[in-house]
Amino acid sequence: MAGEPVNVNEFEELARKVLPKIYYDFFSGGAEDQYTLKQNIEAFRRITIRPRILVDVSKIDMSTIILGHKTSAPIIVAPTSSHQLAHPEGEVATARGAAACNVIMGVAFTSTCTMEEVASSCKAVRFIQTFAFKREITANMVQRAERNGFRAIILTADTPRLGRKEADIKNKMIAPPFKNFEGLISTEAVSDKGSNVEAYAAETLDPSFCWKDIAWLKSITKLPILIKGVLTGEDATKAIEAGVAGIIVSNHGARQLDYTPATISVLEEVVHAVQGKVPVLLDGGIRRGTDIFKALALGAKAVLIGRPVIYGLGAKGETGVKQVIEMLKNELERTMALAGCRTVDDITRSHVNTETERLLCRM
Ligand SMILES: Cc1cc2nc3c(=O)[nH]c(=O)nc-3n(C[C@H](O)[C@H](O)[C@H](O)COP(=O)(O)O)c2cc1C
Ligand SMILES: CC(C)CC(=O)C(=O)O
Repeated sequence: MAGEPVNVNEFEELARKVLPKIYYDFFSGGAEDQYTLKQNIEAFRRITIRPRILVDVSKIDMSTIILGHKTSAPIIVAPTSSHQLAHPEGEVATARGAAACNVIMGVAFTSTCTMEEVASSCKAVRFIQTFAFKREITANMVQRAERNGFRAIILTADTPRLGRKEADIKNKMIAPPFKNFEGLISTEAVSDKGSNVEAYAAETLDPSFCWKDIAWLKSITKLPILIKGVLTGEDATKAIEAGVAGIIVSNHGARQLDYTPATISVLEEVVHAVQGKVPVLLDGGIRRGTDIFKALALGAKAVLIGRPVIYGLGAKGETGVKQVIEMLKNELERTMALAGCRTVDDITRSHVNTETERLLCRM
Protein backbone atom coordinates (compact mmCIF):
# COMPACT_ATOMS: atom_id res chain seq x y z
CA MET A 1 0.00 0.00 0.00
CA ALA A 2 1.46 3.34 -1.05
CA GLY A 3 0.69 6.62 0.77
CA GLU A 4 -1.91 7.32 3.43
CA PRO A 5 -4.65 4.76 4.11
CA VAL A 6 -7.90 5.55 2.31
CA ASN A 7 -10.10 3.04 4.14
CA VAL A 8 -10.06 1.16 7.43
CA ASN A 9 -8.83 -2.08 5.83
CA GLU A 10 -5.68 -0.21 4.86
CA PHE A 11 -5.27 0.74 8.53
CA GLU A 12 -5.20 -2.97 9.28
CA GLU A 13 -2.33 -3.34 6.79
CA LEU A 14 -0.43 -0.50 8.46
CA ALA A 15 -0.98 -1.99 11.92
CA ARG A 16 0.15 -5.40 10.72
CA LYS A 17 3.42 -3.86 9.56
CA VAL A 18 4.17 -1.94 12.76
CA LEU A 19 2.97 -4.36 15.45
CA PRO A 20 4.91 -7.40 16.67
CA LYS A 21 3.35 -10.49 15.05
CA ILE A 22 2.24 -11.90 18.40
CA TYR A 23 0.15 -8.78 19.13
CA TYR A 24 -1.23 -8.43 15.62
CA ASP A 25 -2.32 -12.08 15.81
CA PHE A 26 -3.95 -11.44 19.21
CA PHE A 27 -5.94 -8.46 17.91
CA SER A 28 -6.94 -9.91 14.56
CA GLY A 29 -7.62 -13.51 15.53
CA GLY A 30 -10.85 -15.38 16.13
CA ALA A 31 -11.81 -18.65 17.79
CA GLU A 32 -10.87 -22.08 16.41
CA ASP A 33 -11.59 -22.41 12.64
CA GLN A 34 -12.36 -18.69 12.44
CA TYR A 35 -15.50 -19.51 10.43
CA THR A 36 -17.51 -16.81 12.21
CA LEU A 37 -14.65 -14.32 11.85
CA LYS A 38 -14.93 -14.57 8.08
CA GLN A 39 -18.74 -14.62 8.10
CA ASN A 40 -18.97 -11.40 10.12
CA ILE A 41 -17.43 -9.63 7.14
CA GLU A 42 -18.86 -11.73 4.29
CA ALA A 43 -22.47 -11.47 5.45
CA PHE A 44 -22.39 -7.69 4.98
CA ARG A 45 -21.28 -8.23 1.38
CA ARG A 46 -24.40 -10.31 0.68
CA ILE A 47 -26.72 -7.43 1.58
CA THR A 48 -27.39 -4.85 -1.09
CA ILE A 49 -28.69 -1.32 -0.80
CA ARG A 50 -31.92 -0.02 -2.38
CA PRO A 51 -31.23 3.69 -2.87
CA ARG A 52 -33.84 6.39 -3.50
CA ILE A 53 -33.03 9.11 -5.98
CA LEU A 54 -33.95 12.77 -6.24
CA VAL A 55 -34.18 13.38 -2.52
CA ASP A 56 -32.84 16.70 -1.23
CA VAL A 57 -29.59 15.53 0.36
CA SER A 58 -27.89 18.91 0.55
CA LYS A 59 -27.69 18.43 4.34
CA ILE A 60 -27.05 15.09 6.02
CA ASP A 61 -27.46 14.69 9.78
CA MET A 62 -25.90 11.51 11.18
CA SER A 63 -26.41 12.43 14.83
CA THR A 64 -28.41 10.19 17.12
CA ILE A 65 -29.26 9.71 20.80
CA ILE A 66 -28.07 6.62 22.62
CA LEU A 67 -29.37 6.06 26.18
CA GLY A 68 -30.01 9.80 26.35
CA HIS A 69 -26.56 10.81 25.06
CA LYS A 70 -26.35 12.76 21.82
CA THR A 71 -23.52 11.56 19.57
CA SER A 72 -22.30 12.80 16.22
CA ALA A 73 -22.97 9.45 14.52
CA PRO A 74 -24.40 6.00 15.36
CA ILE A 75 -20.90 4.75 16.16
CA ILE A 76 -19.52 3.54 19.50
CA VAL A 77 -15.97 2.38 20.20
CA ALA A 78 -16.35 -1.29 21.17
CA PRO A 79 -14.80 -2.29 24.49
CA THR A 80 -11.62 -4.19 23.66
CA SER A 81 -8.80 -5.12 26.00
CA SER A 82 -5.05 -4.55 26.02
CA HIS A 83 -4.67 -1.29 24.06
CA GLN A 84 -1.13 -0.74 25.35
CA LEU A 85 -0.08 -3.73 23.28
CA ALA A 86 -1.03 -1.61 20.26
CA HIS A 87 0.33 1.72 21.49
CA PRO A 88 2.07 2.88 24.70
CA GLU A 89 -0.67 5.41 25.47
CA GLY A 90 -3.28 2.63 25.34
CA GLU A 91 -6.93 3.30 26.15
CA VAL A 92 -6.22 6.92 27.08
CA ALA A 93 -5.28 7.64 23.45
CA THR A 94 -8.29 5.67 22.16
CA ALA A 95 -10.68 7.58 24.42
CA ARG A 96 -9.22 10.90 23.32
CA GLY A 97 -9.70 9.88 19.69
CA ALA A 98 -13.32 8.97 20.43
CA ALA A 99 -13.86 12.26 22.26
CA ALA A 100 -12.43 14.23 19.31
CA CYS A 101 -15.01 12.57 17.04
CA ASN A 102 -17.83 13.02 19.54
CA VAL A 103 -18.68 9.33 19.75
CA ILE A 104 -19.20 7.13 22.80
CA MET A 105 -16.18 5.22 24.15
CA GLY A 106 -16.58 1.67 25.44
CA VAL A 107 -13.87 0.88 27.98
CA ALA A 108 -13.07 -2.76 28.77
CA PHE A 109 -12.47 -3.60 32.44
CA THR A 110 -9.54 -5.64 31.08
CA SER A 111 -7.97 -2.43 29.83
CA THR A 112 -4.29 -1.72 30.25
CA CYS A 113 -4.87 1.84 31.55
CA THR A 114 -7.08 2.03 34.65
CA MET A 115 -10.65 3.21 34.32
CA GLU A 116 -9.67 6.23 36.42
CA GLU A 117 -6.87 7.13 33.99
CA VAL A 118 -9.25 6.91 31.05
CA ALA A 119 -11.93 8.92 32.88
CA SER A 120 -9.59 11.77 33.76
CA SER A 121 -8.04 11.97 30.31
CA CYS A 122 -11.00 12.86 28.11
CA LYS A 123 -14.52 14.20 27.91
CA ALA A 124 -15.96 11.35 25.87
CA VAL A 125 -19.19 9.82 27.12
CA ARG A 126 -17.85 6.51 28.47
CA PHE A 127 -19.51 3.12 29.05
CA ILE A 128 -17.64 0.54 31.15
CA GLN A 129 -17.65 -3.08 30.01
CA THR A 130 -17.60 -5.92 32.47
CA PHE A 131 -17.78 -9.69 32.27
CA ALA A 132 -19.75 -12.00 34.59
CA PHE A 133 -17.04 -11.57 37.17
CA LYS A 134 -17.06 -12.84 40.73
CA ARG A 135 -19.31 -10.56 42.77
CA GLU A 136 -16.57 -8.74 44.71
CA ILE A 137 -14.92 -7.69 41.43
CA THR A 138 -18.23 -6.54 39.93
CA ALA A 139 -19.10 -4.56 43.06
CA ASN A 140 -15.73 -2.82 42.92
CA MET A 141 -16.18 -2.05 39.21
CA VAL A 142 -19.65 -0.57 39.80
CA GLN A 143 -18.46 1.76 42.56
CA ARG A 144 -15.55 2.99 40.48
CA ALA A 145 -17.68 3.39 37.34
CA GLU A 146 -20.20 5.54 39.21
CA ARG A 147 -17.50 7.60 40.94
CA ASN A 148 -15.69 8.22 37.65
CA GLY A 149 -18.64 9.34 35.59
CA PHE A 150 -19.17 6.29 33.39
CA ARG A 151 -22.71 6.46 31.96
CA ALA A 152 -23.62 2.80 31.47
CA ILE A 153 -22.47 -0.73 32.14
CA ILE A 154 -21.97 -3.14 29.26
CA LEU A 155 -22.34 -6.65 30.63
CA THR A 156 -20.63 -9.03 28.22
CA ALA A 157 -22.57 -12.23 28.69
CA ASP A 158 -20.95 -14.51 26.13
CA THR A 159 -17.88 -15.31 28.19
CA PRO A 160 -18.55 -17.77 31.04
CA ARG A 161 -15.11 -18.98 30.01
CA LEU A 162 -12.70 -17.96 27.28
CA GLY A 163 -12.93 -18.95 23.65
CA ARG A 164 -9.94 -20.75 22.18
CA LYS A 165 -7.76 -18.64 19.93
CA GLU A 166 -5.19 -20.98 18.50
CA ALA A 167 -2.77 -18.34 17.25
CA ASP A 168 -2.41 -17.09 20.84
CA ILE A 169 -1.70 -20.62 22.01
CA LYS A 170 0.96 -21.13 19.33
CA ASN A 171 2.47 -17.71 19.99
CA LYS A 172 2.44 -18.29 23.78
CA MET A 173 0.63 -14.97 24.11
CA ILE A 174 1.08 -13.44 27.55
CA ALA A 175 -1.60 -11.07 28.85
CA PRO A 176 -0.42 -7.58 29.77
CA PRO A 177 -1.12 -6.43 33.34
CA PHE A 178 -4.83 -5.57 33.58
CA LYS A 179 -4.43 -2.75 36.07
CA ASN A 180 -8.09 -2.55 37.09
CA PHE A 181 -7.65 -5.84 38.95
CA GLU A 182 -4.89 -4.49 41.21
CA GLY A 183 -5.77 -5.27 44.81
CA LEU A 184 -8.71 -7.44 43.70
CA ILE A 185 -6.95 -10.64 42.73
CA SER A 186 -3.66 -12.00 43.86
CA THR A 187 -1.01 -11.29 41.26
CA GLU A 188 0.90 -14.36 42.43
CA ALA A 189 -2.06 -16.53 41.52
CA VAL A 190 -2.00 -15.10 38.01
CA SER A 191 1.77 -15.39 37.51
CA ASP A 192 1.83 -18.90 39.00
CA LYS A 193 -0.41 -19.96 36.15
CA GLY A 194 1.87 -18.39 33.56
CA SER A 195 0.53 -14.81 33.58
CA ASN A 196 -1.68 -15.50 30.57
CA VAL A 197 -5.22 -14.54 29.66
CA GLU A 198 -6.52 -17.98 30.67
CA ALA A 199 -5.13 -17.51 34.16
CA TYR A 200 -6.84 -14.13 34.53
CA ALA A 201 -10.11 -15.64 33.36
CA ALA A 202 -9.92 -18.53 35.79
CA GLU A 203 -9.16 -16.13 38.61
CA THR A 204 -11.91 -13.59 37.86
CA LEU A 205 -14.90 -15.07 35.98
CA ASP A 206 -17.96 -16.60 37.63
CA PRO A 207 -19.27 -19.25 35.19
CA SER A 208 -22.37 -19.77 37.38
CA PHE A 209 -23.63 -16.21 36.69
CA CYS A 210 -27.04 -16.42 34.99
CA TRP A 211 -30.17 -14.43 34.12
CA LYS A 212 -31.38 -14.11 37.72
CA ASP A 213 -28.08 -12.49 38.69
CA ILE A 214 -28.88 -9.45 36.57
CA ALA A 215 -31.36 -8.51 39.32
CA TRP A 216 -28.41 -8.46 41.73
CA LEU A 217 -26.35 -6.29 39.36
CA LYS A 218 -29.30 -3.92 39.00
CA SER A 219 -29.65 -3.78 42.79
CA ILE A 220 -26.10 -2.43 43.24
CA THR A 221 -26.12 0.26 40.56
CA LYS A 222 -28.26 3.01 39.13
CA LEU A 223 -26.40 2.88 35.82
CA PRO A 224 -28.28 1.45 32.84
CA ILE A 225 -27.13 -2.02 31.81
CA LEU A 226 -26.55 -3.04 28.20
CA ILE A 227 -26.23 -6.77 27.64
CA LYS A 228 -23.64 -7.76 25.04
CA GLY A 229 -23.55 -11.12 23.27
CA VAL A 230 -27.21 -11.68 22.40
CA LEU A 231 -27.60 -13.75 19.20
CA THR A 232 -31.15 -15.14 19.42
CA GLY A 233 -34.70 -13.86 19.79
CA GLU A 234 -35.09 -16.12 22.86
CA ASP A 235 -32.26 -14.42 24.72
CA ALA A 236 -33.45 -11.00 23.63
CA THR A 237 -36.81 -11.72 25.26
CA LYS A 238 -35.08 -12.88 28.45
CA ALA A 239 -32.92 -9.75 28.46
CA ILE A 240 -36.02 -7.55 28.27
CA GLU A 241 -37.63 -9.51 31.12
CA ALA A 242 -34.44 -9.03 33.15
CA GLY A 243 -34.84 -5.27 32.71
CA VAL A 244 -31.80 -4.34 30.66
CA ALA A 245 -31.64 -0.89 29.08
CA GLY A 246 -30.28 -2.11 25.77
CA ILE A 247 -29.10 -5.12 23.81
CA ILE A 248 -25.89 -5.58 21.86
CA VAL A 249 -26.06 -8.20 19.14
CA SER A 250 -22.51 -9.52 19.18
CA ASN A 251 -20.48 -12.69 18.81
CA HIS A 252 -17.51 -11.01 20.49
CA GLY A 253 -15.82 -10.34 17.17
CA ALA A 254 -15.87 -14.14 16.57
CA ARG A 255 -13.50 -14.69 19.51
CA GLN A 256 -15.77 -16.84 21.68
CA LEU A 257 -17.99 -19.56 20.15
CA ASP A 258 -17.03 -20.38 16.57
CA TYR A 259 -19.86 -21.25 14.11
CA THR A 260 -22.21 -18.70 15.56
CA PRO A 261 -23.84 -16.79 12.72
CA ALA A 262 -22.63 -13.46 11.45
CA THR A 263 -24.18 -10.83 13.69
CA ILE A 264 -25.81 -8.93 10.82
CA SER A 265 -27.72 -12.07 9.82
CA VAL A 266 -29.41 -12.42 13.25
CA LEU A 267 -30.06 -8.73 13.86
CA GLU A 268 -33.63 -8.79 12.55
CA GLU A 269 -34.56 -11.81 14.69
CA VAL A 270 -33.45 -9.89 17.77
CA VAL A 271 -35.08 -6.65 16.65
CA HIS A 272 -38.41 -8.46 16.16
CA ALA A 273 -38.22 -10.02 19.63
CA VAL A 274 -37.39 -6.68 21.25
CA GLN A 275 -40.36 -4.88 19.63
CA GLY A 276 -38.81 -1.47 20.16
CA LYS A 277 -38.76 -1.78 23.95
CA VAL A 278 -35.03 -1.00 24.23
CA PRO A 279 -32.37 0.03 21.72
CA VAL A 280 -30.63 -2.78 19.84
CA LEU A 281 -26.98 -2.23 18.91
CA LEU A 282 -24.72 -4.46 16.83
CA ASP A 283 -21.05 -5.21 16.42
CA GLY A 284 -18.90 -7.57 14.37
CA GLY A 285 -17.34 -7.02 10.98
CA ILE A 286 -18.19 -3.37 10.45
CA ARG A 287 -15.51 -2.06 8.08
CA ARG A 288 -17.39 0.40 5.86
CA GLY A 289 -19.96 3.17 6.12
CA THR A 290 -22.19 0.98 3.94
CA ASP A 291 -22.02 -1.72 6.68
CA ILE A 292 -23.27 0.81 9.24
CA PHE A 293 -26.06 1.83 6.87
CA LYS A 294 -27.11 -1.83 6.43
CA ALA A 295 -27.15 -2.42 10.19
CA LEU A 296 -29.31 0.66 10.73
CA ALA A 297 -31.67 -0.43 7.94
CA LEU A 298 -32.10 -3.80 9.65
CA GLY A 299 -33.00 -2.16 12.94
CA ALA A 300 -29.82 -1.29 14.85
CA LYS A 301 -29.75 2.01 16.71
CA ALA A 302 -25.95 2.15 16.43
CA VAL A 303 -22.93 -0.04 15.84
CA LEU A 304 -19.77 -0.74 17.80
CA ILE A 305 -16.38 -0.82 16.12
CA GLY A 306 -13.72 -3.17 17.51
CA ARG A 307 -10.61 -4.08 15.52
CA PRO A 308 -10.48 -1.08 13.14
CA VAL A 309 -10.10 1.24 16.13
CA ILE A 310 -7.27 -0.89 17.51
CA TYR A 311 -5.55 -0.88 14.12
CA GLY A 312 -5.84 2.92 13.99
CA LEU A 313 -4.34 3.08 17.47
CA GLY A 314 -1.53 0.69 16.56
CA ALA A 315 -0.70 2.52 13.35
CA LYS A 316 -0.83 6.12 14.55
CA GLY A 317 -1.95 6.38 18.18
CA GLU A 318 -4.71 8.86 19.02
CA THR A 319 -4.53 10.37 15.50
CA GLY A 320 -5.09 6.94 13.96
CA VAL A 321 -8.14 6.30 16.15
CA LYS A 322 -9.55 9.63 15.08
CA GLN A 323 -8.86 8.94 11.41
CA VAL A 324 -10.53 5.52 11.53
CA ILE A 325 -13.69 6.91 13.15
CA GLU A 326 -13.73 9.90 10.77
CA MET A 327 -13.34 7.59 7.78
CA LEU A 328 -16.34 5.53 8.85
CA LYS A 329 -18.34 8.68 9.54
CA ASN A 330 -17.48 10.12 6.13
CA GLU A 331 -18.39 6.88 4.42
CA LEU A 332 -21.72 6.71 6.24
CA GLU A 333 -22.46 10.31 5.36
CA ARG A 334 -21.79 9.68 1.67
CA THR A 335 -23.80 6.45 1.73
CA MET A 336 -26.78 8.27 3.25
CA ALA A 337 -26.58 10.99 0.60
CA LEU A 338 -26.32 8.51 -2.27
CA ALA A 339 -29.14 6.38 -0.86
CA GLY A 340 -31.42 9.38 -0.34
CA CYS A 341 -31.50 9.43 3.48
CA ARG A 342 -31.10 12.77 5.22
CA THR A 343 -31.17 11.52 8.80
CA VAL A 344 -30.56 8.19 10.49
CA ASP A 345 -34.32 7.87 11.01
CA ASP A 346 -34.79 8.03 7.24
CA ILE A 347 -32.86 4.75 6.89
CA THR A 348 -35.53 2.04 6.81
CA ARG A 349 -35.91 -1.67 6.19
CA SER A 350 -36.84 -0.95 2.60
CA HIS A 351 -33.37 0.48 1.94
CA VAL A 352 -31.74 -2.96 1.87
CA ASN A 353 -32.20 -6.37 0.34
CA THR A 354 -30.95 -9.31 2.35
CA GLU A 355 -29.56 -12.38 0.64
CA THR A 356 -32.90 -14.21 0.85
CA GLU A 357 -34.72 -11.32 -0.74
CA ARG A 358 -32.16 -11.16 -3.53
CA LEU A 359 -32.60 -14.87 -4.16
CA LEU A 360 -36.34 -14.28 -4.39
CA CYS A 361 -35.48 -12.04 -7.34
CA ARG A 362 -36.67 -8.75 -5.97
CA MET A 363 -33.49 -7.37 -7.45
C1 LIG B 1 -8.43 -7.70 20.68
C2 LIG B 1 -9.85 -7.74 21.12
C3 LIG B 1 -10.15 -7.67 22.47
C4 LIG B 1 -11.48 -7.68 22.89
N1 LIG B 1 -11.74 -7.55 24.23
C5 LIG B 1 -13.01 -7.51 24.64
C6 LIG B 1 -13.29 -7.32 26.01
O1 LIG B 1 -12.42 -7.17 26.85
N2 LIG B 1 -14.61 -7.29 26.36
C7 LIG B 1 -15.63 -7.45 25.45
O2 LIG B 1 -16.80 -7.43 25.81
N3 LIG B 1 -15.36 -7.62 24.15
C8 LIG B 1 -14.08 -7.64 23.73
N4 LIG B 1 -13.84 -7.78 22.40
C9 LIG B 1 -14.97 -7.84 21.44
C10 LIG B 1 -15.40 -6.43 20.98
O3 LIG B 1 -16.04 -5.72 22.00
C11 LIG B 1 -16.38 -6.51 19.81
O4 LIG B 1 -17.45 -7.33 20.15
C12 LIG B 1 -15.72 -7.00 18.51
O5 LIG B 1 -14.39 -6.59 18.41
C13 LIG B 1 -16.52 -6.50 17.32
O6 LIG B 1 -16.05 -7.04 16.14
P1 LIG B 1 -15.02 -6.27 15.16
O7 LIG B 1 -13.67 -6.38 15.79
O8 LIG B 1 -15.13 -7.05 13.91
O9 LIG B 1 -15.48 -4.85 15.03
C14 LIG B 1 -12.52 -7.79 21.96
C15 LIG B 1 -12.22 -7.86 20.59
C16 LIG B 1 -10.91 -7.83 20.17
C17 LIG B 1 -10.63 -7.87 18.70
C1 LIG C 1 -8.91 -10.30 28.27
C2 LIG C 1 -9.81 -10.96 27.28
C3 LIG C 1 -10.82 -11.80 27.97
C4 LIG C 1 -10.40 -9.92 26.40
C5 LIG C 1 -11.35 -10.43 25.37
O1 LIG C 1 -12.53 -10.43 25.56
C6 LIG C 1 -10.85 -10.87 24.07
O2 LIG C 1 -9.62 -10.90 23.87
O3 LIG C 1 -11.67 -11.20 23.22
